[in-house]
Amino acid sequence: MAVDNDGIAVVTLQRPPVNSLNLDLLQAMNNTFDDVAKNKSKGMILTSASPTVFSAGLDIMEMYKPDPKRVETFWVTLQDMWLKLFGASFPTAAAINGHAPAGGCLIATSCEYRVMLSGKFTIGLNETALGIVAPTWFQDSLRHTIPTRQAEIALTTGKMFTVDEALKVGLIDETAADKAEAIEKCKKFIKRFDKIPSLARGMTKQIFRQEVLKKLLTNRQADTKQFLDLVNQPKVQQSLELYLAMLKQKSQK
Ligand SMILES: CCCCCCCCCC/C=C/CC(=O)SCCNC(=O)CCNC(=O)[C@H](O)C(C)(C)COP(=O)(O)OP(=O)(O)OC[C@H]1O[C@@H](n2cnc3c(N)ncnc32)[C@H](O)[C@@H]1OP(=O)(O)O
Repeated sequence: MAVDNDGIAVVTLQRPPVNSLNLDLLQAMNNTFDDVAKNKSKGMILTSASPTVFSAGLDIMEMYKPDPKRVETFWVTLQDMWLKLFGASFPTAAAINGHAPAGGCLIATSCEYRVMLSGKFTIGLNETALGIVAPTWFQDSLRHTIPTRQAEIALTTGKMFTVDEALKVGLIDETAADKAEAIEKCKKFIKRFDKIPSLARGMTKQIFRQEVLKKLLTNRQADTKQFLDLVNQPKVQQSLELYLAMLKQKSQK
């Protein structure tokens, strides 16, 4: 993690090749978010070390033929990551320098501001297209970002937005020509709060987001059970195997 002299933490996801979210990466993100809060940074920008992928979402290997204890810890750690990021009192922004499907889109929509590189990248919650259901809090993060009607259509169709489409619907706030420009634009957003008392800002954000946060906090065990029941179904395991094979085949072309 790098903190620049403006006191803004720039956190770079660095798990090649595609920043898929496995248990280790999620734990590292949680520790980093705690550090950013402790260090009283002015704000945090999330970006990726990959030139083409912001994050490929959940690491499918964590869900394929899983160890029972590990997969439960994986899900609870993912919930923690979302609660910390979506509920952070400090300002958050995402410099999206590549594709952001599914869990990648979840990270971006948990932030308060998004700048995405122009190019052939896509962003969205594609779960239904994979035959799975985006958990309530994934859906809530999207609904919190774009108008409800567009969110419903995007979720039910598993839509992956191009950069232009994402800008038009408000899924991203700005575009940038390169990563440096994206980070600069995110910093400009965070610096808007320089003259706003941070306690008032943080509390206002928390009040604004509390309904959605409370939904998961009061439902955590049921949410975990639902995930574990789903992931352990033979049909789901079969789908995961096929999906992994498809990804592998694609990457070898
Ligand atoms: C399908 C049924 C699932 C049932 C599960 C039930 C549980 C419910 C949970 C609900 C929530 C789910 C949210 C998620 O996040 S699920 C993950 C969804 N993610 C995706 O669909 C993205 C898949 N990846 C891609 O589309 C592309 O990789 C990319 C991000 C566009 C990048 O393309 P690029 O060409 O640069 O890279 P490659 O495709 O060649 O990939 C390089 C290697 O990385 C492996 N890979 C890619 N994505 C994942 C992933 N999410 N998890 C694990 N591994 C991944 C890919 O296989 C290549 O591996 P290889 O080099 O060994 O061949």
